[in-house]
This record gives sequence, C-alpha cells and structure tokens, in this order.
Amino acid sequence: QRSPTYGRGRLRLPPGPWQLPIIGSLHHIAGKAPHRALRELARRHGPVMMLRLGEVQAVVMSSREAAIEVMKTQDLAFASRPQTATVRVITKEGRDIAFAPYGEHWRQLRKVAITELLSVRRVLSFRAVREDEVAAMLRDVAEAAAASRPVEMRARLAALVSDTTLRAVVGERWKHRDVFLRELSCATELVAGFNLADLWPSSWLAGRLSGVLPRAQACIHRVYGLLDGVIEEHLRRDGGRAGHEDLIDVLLRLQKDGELPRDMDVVKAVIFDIFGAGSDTSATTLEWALAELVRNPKVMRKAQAEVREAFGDVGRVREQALGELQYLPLVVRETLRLHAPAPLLLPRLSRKPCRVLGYDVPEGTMVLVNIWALARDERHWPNAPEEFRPDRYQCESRGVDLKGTNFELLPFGAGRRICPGLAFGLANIELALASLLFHFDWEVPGLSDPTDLDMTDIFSANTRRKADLPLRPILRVPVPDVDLVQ
Ligand code: HEM
Repeated sequence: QRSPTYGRGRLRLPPGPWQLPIIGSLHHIAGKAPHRALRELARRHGPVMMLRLGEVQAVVMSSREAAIEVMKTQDLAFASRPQTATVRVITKEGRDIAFAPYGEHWRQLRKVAITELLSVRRVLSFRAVREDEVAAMLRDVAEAAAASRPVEMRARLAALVSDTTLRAVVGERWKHRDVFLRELSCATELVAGFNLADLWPSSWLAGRLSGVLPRAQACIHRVYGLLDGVIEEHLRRDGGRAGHEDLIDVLLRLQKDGELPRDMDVVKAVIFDIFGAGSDTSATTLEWALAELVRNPKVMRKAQAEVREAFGDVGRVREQALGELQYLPLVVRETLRLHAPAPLLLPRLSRKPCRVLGYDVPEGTMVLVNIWALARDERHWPNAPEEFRPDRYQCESRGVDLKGTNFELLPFGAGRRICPGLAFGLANIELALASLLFHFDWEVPGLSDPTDLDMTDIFSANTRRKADLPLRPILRVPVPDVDLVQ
C-alpha cells in the first residue's frame, strides 16, 4: 500500500492499493462489479484513492465530502471528460454533450439541451406520446393477464422507453427501429466499457488486440447512416409535423438560426446521446422499481393504494395529476438510491492540478465518484441502508431530493455536468410505474417467497439486473379499450 506522502516531487498523491507493472491496479477490480470492488478498496485506502488502470491515472471519490469537492467546491476544475479512443470514435471527436470536453462547444450544446431539447416545456409537449405508449404496454399486459401468462417485463419496459424516445426524437414510429436500437446498444456498450485500447492508449498492440475501434467505427457508421436518412426526411418537410416539433425538428431549427454549428455530425451525436444516456437508464430504473416492489409487498400495497385512491374515479392514470402523488416519487427515489444506473457517474477529468481533502490530484487525471457507495454510507443512511424503504424519506431523510444538492444521493450527478435529462427520464418512469401499479397486482411465477427474487446486478453500459424479470400480472382495474377483466 502506498503511504499518503508517496508522490513525485512535492506532490502528496492520494493513497491506493499496490500496483503491478503494466496493469497497475486493474487486478484489484478485474472480474468484479467496479462500484463494489472500489468501495471495498476505499474502505482500506480512504475516500480519495488513486489507482492506475493500465496507463490511465484515476482518482476515486467515495465520501460525501470528497464528492462535494469535485462537483461543487471545485466543480469547474473537474468539469471535463476523458477523451478515450473509443469515445473519440463514437462521438466523432467529442461532438456530443455527454462526452464533450469542457469548453465552448459543450457550453453551447448544454444550453440548447437545457433550454430547448430537454426543458420542462419540451418534456410536457411529449405527454401524448408517453400516454399512448404506456397505453399500448398496458394493453399487452392486460392480454397476458387474461391468459394467465407472465410478461417478461425487462423487454417490455425497454420497448416502452425506446419507442417513447424514438417518437420524441423522430416524430413517428420508425421503420429502422430494430436495427437502429441494436447498433445503438452496441455503440453504447463499447463507449461505456473498459477496453484494452482505452487502458493502454499508447500501445499499438493493445489497440490491435482489442479490435474495439474498428467495431466502434462500424457501429457508429451504421447508426449515423440511419440517422442521415431520417434527418433528410425532416429537411425535406422543413419544420414540425402539423405544428408539433420533434427533437430533430428542434435541432435543425436551431442549426438554421445559428444556435448550433452547421456540422450535421453534431446533430447526430446529440441524438446518439439522447438515446445512449436516456433510454437504458430509464428502462432499468423501471425494472428495478418493479422488482423491489414485488419483493416488498407492504411497500407495493402502499404505493398501489395511493394510485388507486388518486385515479380510481377516472379509471386510468393521468400524467397531469401525477404531481399529487406523495409516495410514488419516494419509491422512485429509493430505487435510484439502491440501483443508480450509473454507479460511478460518467468519468470526469481534472482540467488543472487540484487539491482534494489534502491530496494532490494532477491535471489530466480521470476522476470517478462512487455514488453507489455514498448512497449506502451508514453515516448518512443510518437505518438499514441496504434495504428498500421509501418510507425513510418521510422520517430521517425528509428533504433529500434528486437534483444534485444532497451529495449522499446523486443518481443524476451534480454540478455543471448534472444530467440535463432528469425531467425527461422521471416523466417516463413515473407514468409507467403508476399505471402498472394502478391496473395490476403482480406475482413472481414459481416463487412462493418473493424475497427470494434474484437481485444480482451486472455492470455494462448501465448497472442492470442480471436476471430477466418475468412477472405474472393480475388485472385489478380494467385497462381502457380492453375488456379483459378476469
Ligand atoms: C433514470 C434516468 C437517468 C439517469 C439516472 C441519468 C443519469 C445521468 C448521470 C449520472 C449523468 C452524469 C452526470 C455527471 O457526470 O455528474 C448523466 C448525464 C447525462 N444525461 Fe442522464 N440520466 C437519466 C436520463 C437521461 C435522459 C432521459 C436523457 C436525455 C433524454 C439524459 C441525458 C443526459 C446527458 C446529455 C448527459 C451528459 C451531461 C453533460 O455531460 O453535460 N439522461 N445522466
């Protein structure tokens, strides 16, 4: 183990686990879920910990105080992102928002994202799309309920979120949907994972062996090719369909008005972000929420009682009245506490030499914040932090929200790089979850004790459930347009 005073020159670098030649600290995390392995290491080496991942120098923050330094006190100094070889290929040299280095280009796109693409007004403009797609899902589930058939909820929820996002972006159901989503998911996995080319950027051999860059190039070529077609259709019709703009219309209008660069790759890279950052995150959150509720029947009953009481006389969940619910948002909040889709956020990069809690962090260091560890730190979550208890926000954690001001709960990040899609994501999640709880009761087929449900997570593009989620729906409130009451 390095001592805290180890360092080059006068630097006091953070401590960290012992390193091997070439691979550095990789053997400490290889084969394990990184957020778990890093928490174990931080317990031994402290909340500001230095690792070497291949050639890449990384510092991992694992306490609330360290997170505050990186995303509040010195947010500007840590507001960039590492440009790995894969990121450069997938984002066409940082033309998107999520991976763009800090600078004028990112500021311009970020402003457009907040004021135009993902603003509350824009999110509201897609309400009919959300309601329509949720209604289609409810009809499928009601049919399965009538046939006493389980529904594989992972796939159904993923389809719900992708179709809603596609209609918001493209404006209609798209004939290339399946191939687009397949290529997109390949590109997202490549950009999110650790691979040889990114860990040993100076090694020609590592690049060749990994084969990841040609794969990334092929993937992104196909994704951008499909987007070319749909953008051309939008350019031909020039403006929103019957006065209603989809997100491609918005991007093209902003480009015309000079608020976005003329470069069409920027439009495509931003669309890639909206899917890459927005779809799986929302779908896996829905899946975890349902799994936790099924495992915790008391919480499930309480959440169902609330939605049934609120919407019983209308016979369906109406998005505009979701704001009246008190308990459902706590269920979502607790799901995101235990199962943040990005447990290490997106990596940051130090833009200059910094000091964090007494340690030097050199310029150009990759910085990871282990929000998964913060969200179950006994100091801030004294009551059974590993358990799913939405009620905790009604007593000990009143006032803790998701907007990046409570540093013990950061599923959307914080500071300048906080997720701009928070409202967009939550709108999808809350309507779907409330509707599934309103119309149906849920059982796990073949499991007499629901607490036996497998909750193992795996880390890929997002942290998701390892197992599928087949659930048996039991219809309780008829689904509009479907007469399938049991
Ligand atoms: C449950 C849903 C979601 C979760 C948990 C989530 C989480 C995150 C996290 C942790 C970050 C990195 C923040 C940081 O570095 O501090 C992020 C960034 C981002 N998210 Fe989300 N996200 C969600 C939904 C969405 C949606 C629906 C969209 C778009 C439609 C979106 C677009 C973005 C973008 C563009 C960034 C990059 C921001 C930047 O670097 O400036 N996200 N998100």
